[in-house]
Amino acid sequence: MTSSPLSPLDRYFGLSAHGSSAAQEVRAGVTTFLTMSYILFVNPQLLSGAIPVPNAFVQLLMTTALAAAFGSLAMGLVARYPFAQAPGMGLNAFFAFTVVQGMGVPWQTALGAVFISGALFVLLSVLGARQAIVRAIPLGLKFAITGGIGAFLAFLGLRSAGIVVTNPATIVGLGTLTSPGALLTIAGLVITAALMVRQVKGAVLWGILLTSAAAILLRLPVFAGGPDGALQAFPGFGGRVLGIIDAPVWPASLVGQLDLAGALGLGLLSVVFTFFFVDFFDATGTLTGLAQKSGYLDAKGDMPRARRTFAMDGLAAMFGAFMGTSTTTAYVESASGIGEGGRTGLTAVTVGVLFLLSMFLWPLAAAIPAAATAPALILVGALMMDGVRHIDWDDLSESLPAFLTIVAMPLTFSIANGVSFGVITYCAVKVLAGRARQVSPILYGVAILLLARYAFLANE
Ligand SMILES: Nc1ncnc2[nH]cnc12
Repeated sequence: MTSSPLSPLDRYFGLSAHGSSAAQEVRAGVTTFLTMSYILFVNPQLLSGAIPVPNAFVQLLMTTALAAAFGSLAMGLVARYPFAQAPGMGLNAFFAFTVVQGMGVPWQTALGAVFISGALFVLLSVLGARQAIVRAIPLGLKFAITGGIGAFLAFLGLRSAGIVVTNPATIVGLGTLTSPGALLTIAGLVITAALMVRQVKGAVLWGILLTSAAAILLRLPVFAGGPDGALQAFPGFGGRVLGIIDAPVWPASLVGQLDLAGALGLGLLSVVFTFFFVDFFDATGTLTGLAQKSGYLDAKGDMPRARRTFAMDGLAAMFGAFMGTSTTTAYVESASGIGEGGRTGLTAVTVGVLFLLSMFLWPLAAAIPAAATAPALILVGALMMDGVRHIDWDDLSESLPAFLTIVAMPLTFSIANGVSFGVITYCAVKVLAGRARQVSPILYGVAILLLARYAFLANE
């Protein structure tokens, strides 16, 4: 039997080999881009308070787009995985509020610290140390990391929809369910879920587009306007050519401004290491979770091409710091494109190209309402939970660390904390229960480093 020769695109990305097609990958890329495009607005909002340059919002938006484009293209072209990257939430808040505004570190020096932590990342990845740590994490905890990220995604979605809100007495509480944003999210959630159950191709993407159209037509609040996820009305397409295109601005006050010498000073060692630790476990957890979700982990739970995959997120952090933004990292929102069938690097390349285009089309990106991406985040969260069935719930020395990993991610708003809680309790319970031999020596080393981080370094 002869089969038709594969196109160069198919051969490079392995489209048919992964049961995918160019159309499926592009659809997945558009979906991932739409669920993460909020970062184009949220990152500049968070960072502009700490980086007081002229026209800070637009310069930071361009820097965010360039960092996300570079990170996603590098991951797609070099590691050939469907994982998109962008400046990470949590890490940007730590950069702005704790390091620059809280500790009084100049923003250029803080960027230097991000760059150095990225370089350490690349070094450890190339040396194989990162892969060794991932291998030492027991399979049950890996499934818990994926599940915890799912819970974290759902929390992000519920929060941006205004369904979960802050409550001074109880920390979190129920928002106004009859608000337009909440109602639209609930409708979008149910409709998208029904499309998925009916196995409609592009269900998540259709859900996002239909909800966006409804929000704009009904003139409902769109786009999460602040770090607290507050909703605001879509201002409409006014102004330039066609009203949706605007010229890109070169972020001249940000590019190359990082201060490496300052960041290497002894006083900043703890800042460099906090960026390093948080991103290490955030990105490692995200990448292993996504690899598991897209069916790439082998029977032992190892990820193929781990060296270059991990090196690419370190490189993206270095590039992003050079361009003027806090740590760029693999995005959990990539799970939405994976849920849409994205299996190869072409998905991430699509995301990268869309981030480049968004330097021109950024007024249009503002039209995607939080209420449209929230259902995707919640649904994908549910999909990421499926692996927790493989956790040994009858053995408390396995289930307690897994449980803590899952709940700590949304409750401390950090993937890194979830992984850390899991690793530390896993080691501690195994030792005290007389099962110390079941744990890899590498995991003990990691647990000790994580404990030291909590004891001595600034909180993220
Ligand atoms: N810090 C982070 N890690 C993974 N995915 C993210 N999406 C947004 N912020 C993220």
